[in-house]
Amino acid sequence: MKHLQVAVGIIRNASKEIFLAQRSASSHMANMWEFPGGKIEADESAAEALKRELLEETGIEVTAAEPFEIADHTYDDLRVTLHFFIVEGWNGEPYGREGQPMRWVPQAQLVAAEFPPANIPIVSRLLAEINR
Ligand SMILES: Nc1nc2c([nH]c(=O)n2[C@H]2C[C@H](O)[C@@H](COP(=O)(O)OP(=O)(O)OP(=O)(O)O)O2)c(=O)[nH]1
Ligand SMILES: [Mg+2]
Repeated sequence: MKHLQVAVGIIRNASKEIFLAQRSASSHMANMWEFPGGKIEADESAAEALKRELLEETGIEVTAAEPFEIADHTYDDLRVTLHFFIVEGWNGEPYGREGQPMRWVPQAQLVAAEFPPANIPIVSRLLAEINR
């Protein structure tokens, strides 16, 4: 089975809002909301891929990112290992640079069902941490 390594950025501002983007209608996990990110290339570390993908997809230059969790998930015919980072430092203002819809959501108001199934434990952890 195909196995992807993916770098994912949980972009969080000083008001504890998180930047979400909507996946395109033609992609895997179509129309679901996601944390921006993408495939780690063979010559890259997860942190390097994160910086490249967030620049490509949201226009920001990441200046501070902390590893948050590594999550493995198998979809019908695709295995993904997602390397999640909390991103709290950047230059610029994130936007949907590839034309994708985006929105800022208070961390406490994230809804797990809006995300691909692999994200459910991550969203649960973000909700638990903000409500503690
Ligand atoms: N970016 C992102 N991908 C996720 C999340 N959750 C999740 O299961 N995935 C899966 C969907 C895809 O099968 C896989 C790879 O992500 P991607 O489609 O963003 O990869 P990419 O940006 O490199 O895509 P592309 O260049 O082929 O358009 O990770 C998430 O929160 N963010
Ligand atoms: Mg992507």
